[in-house]
Amino acid sequence: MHRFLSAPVAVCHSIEATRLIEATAMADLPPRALMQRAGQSLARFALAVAPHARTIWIACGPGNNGGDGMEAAIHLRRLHPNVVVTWFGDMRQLPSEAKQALEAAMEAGVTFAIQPPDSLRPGDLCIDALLGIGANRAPKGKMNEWLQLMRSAPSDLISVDVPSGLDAESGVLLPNMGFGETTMMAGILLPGALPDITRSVKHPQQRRYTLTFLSGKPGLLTGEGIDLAGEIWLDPLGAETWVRAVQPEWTVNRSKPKRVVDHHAHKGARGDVVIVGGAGDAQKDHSMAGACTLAGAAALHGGAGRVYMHLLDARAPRNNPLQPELMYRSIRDLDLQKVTAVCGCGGGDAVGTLIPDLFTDCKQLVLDADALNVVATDAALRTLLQYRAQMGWQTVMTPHPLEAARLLGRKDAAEVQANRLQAVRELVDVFECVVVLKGSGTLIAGPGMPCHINVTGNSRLATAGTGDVLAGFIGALMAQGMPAFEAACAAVRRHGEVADEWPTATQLTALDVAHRL
Ligand SMILES: NC(=O)C1=CN([C@@H]2O[C@H](COP(=O)(O)OP(=O)(O)OC[C@H]3O[C@@H](n4cnc5c(N)ncnc54)[C@H](OP(=O)(O)O)[C@@H]3O)[C@@H](O)[C@H]2O)[C@@H](O)CC1
Ligand SMILES: Nc1ncnc2c1ncn2[C@@H]1O[C@H](COP(=O)(O)OP(=O)(O)O)[C@@H](O)[C@H]1O
Ligand SMILES: [K+]
Repeated sequence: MHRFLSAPVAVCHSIEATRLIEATAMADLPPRALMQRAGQSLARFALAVAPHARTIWIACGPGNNGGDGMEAAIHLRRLHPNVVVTWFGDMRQLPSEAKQALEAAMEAGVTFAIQPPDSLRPGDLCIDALLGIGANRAPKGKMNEWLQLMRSAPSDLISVDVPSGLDAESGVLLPNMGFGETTMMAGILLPGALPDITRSVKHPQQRRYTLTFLSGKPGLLTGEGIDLAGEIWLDPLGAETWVRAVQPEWTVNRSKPKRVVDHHAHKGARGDVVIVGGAGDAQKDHSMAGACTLAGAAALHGGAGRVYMHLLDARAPRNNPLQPELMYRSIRDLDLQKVTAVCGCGGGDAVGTLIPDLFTDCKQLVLDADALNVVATDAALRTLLQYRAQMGWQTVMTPHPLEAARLLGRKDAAEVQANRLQAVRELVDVFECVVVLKGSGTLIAGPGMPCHINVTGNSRLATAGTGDVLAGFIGALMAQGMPAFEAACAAVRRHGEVADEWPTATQLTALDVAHRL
């Protein structure tokens, strides 16, 4: 057992792959052995996490996840005076291994309560063994009440395998089905699906852990999974050989920026970046030039030798005393073959007029914000992107979920969030370039590349302009010679890391992020 994200290499398997690993491991082991190992591991983990708990409440569900909880109860009962087990299930419908675990628990004298413990205090422990990777709809009724109680209690919480009700593949909480009990999987929203309106608020004193078995699960690392999972531990249950035999689909992003370090390097050798955007509307007295300044500052602090600014807003000053290193120049006066262009930051519709030239002339391109919105509405640009791919020119797109929805022709951001992993792959297929799908658990994918999940960063990045900073940073790394996919991965990781390192009591602004890259 180890802390999942502390391992030198951390990978995630799809749920289908995990099922395959489970089946092949079980075929080689005596019946119930894997579940017994899971129970033992869980009991050990529980005592390590909450050694002074007065009460340990294990809530067991109707499938094998509940079986893990019962196996753990058998051990914990021997070692702890107050273990309360509640069980939500039907003996006749229990899978055979979970049934054996239930019978063994009864034989061992585990007592089953009808209700959860009366009071849950700080230091006590709740164990959520209600649903695992077999969850196919939102928990309702009593099961939902128990979950809300556990998630809002001041006590510590261990989710067994995955937090119950979370789609372990996509990282979304499974929605309530409005009409009847239609099943759904892998975040595919079926007609009639209602959002879960009963999300509980985490108690500030609660420490959350997930002890996951056999394989890393992508849904723990993106979307709503990160908050629900807490600190993730992985126990392969002795099935490492079978785990290694199955190809993982996702790799935890560990990439680091590579910058020019030669002693004799001059500014021309460190790469040129041009930031294109910053539209204005004189009639409305609007200007988005600041978005370009942020991207430009990020490109400078990200190591680019020279950073040019092509501002669309004719009224915006061509000088910024806060960042005097930025040079204001039209793209017409630059050799676009030799610069990396970061296009779209605060670009408005006006950026559309420059895009065709940038697409045909510029070998290294980062598309953000309004540049993405232009691409979403113009099929000819899609063809140009495919042409770029054939030429071996490098393009990175950095959509947030709403921009991704526009690019994919989806109704809204929620449709993308419902299955971020699928969305990012689809974007790569359609646009044949590197795609960074931003948000909690940013995803990075590219043609023929292993998909990466980023685990740095936090909601302090949810402030205007941090996306511009990321785009400028990616451009700077590409300008310094990193291939597009590596540059995107490295920039996303470091950008998030800045937010993780920032002192908790101080507000983080986008410019702060740029200055610390
Ligand atoms: N086998 C082994 O040796 C090992 C197994 N392992 C463990 O097994 C877990 C997977 O087990 P699993 O496949 O039984 O799935 P799990 O999530 O426990 O239950 C699904 C059941 O719940 C039901 N159901 C679904 N949603 C529901 C809802 N909202 N509300 C109410 N009911 C709902 C659904 O039935 P349905 O009602 O849809 O017919 C189904 O019967 C895995 O996560 C890991 O913990 C590991 O220890 C390794 C060793
Ligand atoms: N909760 C969060 N956890 C991690 N990263 C986040 C979170 N919220 C936002 N971010 C990051 O902050 C950046 C916001 O980008 P974006 O939405 O384009 O903002 P803007 O357009 O204002 O620059 C992205 O890199 C995104 O991944
Ligand atoms: K669980």
